[in-house]
Amino acid sequence: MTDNSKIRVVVGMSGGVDSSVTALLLKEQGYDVVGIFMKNWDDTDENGVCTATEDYKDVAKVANQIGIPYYSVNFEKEYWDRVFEYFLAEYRAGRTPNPDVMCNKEIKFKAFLDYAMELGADYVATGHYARVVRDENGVSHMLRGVDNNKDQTYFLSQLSQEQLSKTMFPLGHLQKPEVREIAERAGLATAKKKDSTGVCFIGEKNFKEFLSNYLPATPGNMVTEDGEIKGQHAGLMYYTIGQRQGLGIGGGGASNEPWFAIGKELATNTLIVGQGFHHPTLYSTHLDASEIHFTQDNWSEKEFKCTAKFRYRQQDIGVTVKIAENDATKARVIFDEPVRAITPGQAVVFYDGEECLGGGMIDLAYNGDKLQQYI
Ligand SMILES: Nc1ncnc2c1ncn2[C@@H]1O[C@H](COP(=O)(O)OP(=O)(O)OP(=O)(O)O)[C@@H](O)[C@H]1O
Repeated sequence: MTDNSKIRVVVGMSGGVDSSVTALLLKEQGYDVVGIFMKNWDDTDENGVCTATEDYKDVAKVANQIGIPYYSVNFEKEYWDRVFEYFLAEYRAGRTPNPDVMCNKEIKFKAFLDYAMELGADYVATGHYARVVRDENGVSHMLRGVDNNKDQTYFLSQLSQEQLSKTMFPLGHLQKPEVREIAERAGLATAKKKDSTGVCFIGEKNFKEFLSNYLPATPGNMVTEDGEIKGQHAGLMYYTIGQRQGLGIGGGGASNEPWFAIGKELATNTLIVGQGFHHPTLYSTHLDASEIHFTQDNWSEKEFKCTAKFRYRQQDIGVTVKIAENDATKARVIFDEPVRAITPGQAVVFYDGEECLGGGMIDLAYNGDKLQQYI
């Protein structure tokens, strides 16, 4: 067996079962493991209880069970400046941001990675469901987690070769139920802990209420494409393209089908609504993206075919990517078949089979010559 004892791995421990098992597996493989809990958000609730305190207690319990040192580090300022400000700015611009993509890029694999390196780490590890494979030339490739249901490469698509070269994802070859079994067999304190859901700083809180604490909600008209006013919306930021819930309009009309948010007009604060899940305005043929980024260095292909995902829980479909001639951070992504509810602000992520090639942020969607969503 190789001697890993001189290789220091700093594990991001959230107090959840995934990162607990990550630390356990690395310790069993003989690495010099250090656990670190990041406090990124002051989430003291109205009763003065902070869930981070509870989570850190779980980190302490698990670290003691495994026999590794553990610490906590505070990145509240970095998180606020680099993730939360972006999150608010995107909503202000009428888009639907993806804070997890930004958190991985700026916090977990930048602020945290830099901090770990200062502690003498060779690698950082997290409980993400993804794999990193290093080829014979020392190049790191990010592959999907083998658990299709849990694969998190979508959120990791903005990582660079530099970041990946210092990263381990020990759970990538496991199914989630196997991870729970390992935790139970080892008797880890977090073995039965519930998975966290939703955006981490919002948690179980009411999304609308949360957002209204930071951004003024400006009600406006809900209007059909023909200009008929169907009612009032509570504020454009509360609606995502393709969404049905919360519109509060019954069927009616010629088809009697339910209503969906099919577009936003920021200048007039108007939500465009249309009837039917398959409303034609919800379908796009291509999109424009910015912040195009590849997990490999020196990507040179200007036009290529691959598959792409436009939201987290979605099967990828065939696309052609054309990088802009004068700006390699921009691209047009043309779909093999029309795609429903392309959402500006979300990530578009490219795959070649199992490998995540990178991706970008969705700016605009089109149906043929027609610009979708009016923004
Ligand atoms: N507060 C934190 N401190 C340190 N590492 C963290 C923290 N939050 C998340 N991570 C790391 O990022 C990984 C993925 O985060 P995500 O929020 O998707 O966790 P998860 O799937 O709920 O995992 P877990 O069961 O470990 O909480 C975690 O497994 C952990 O390694």
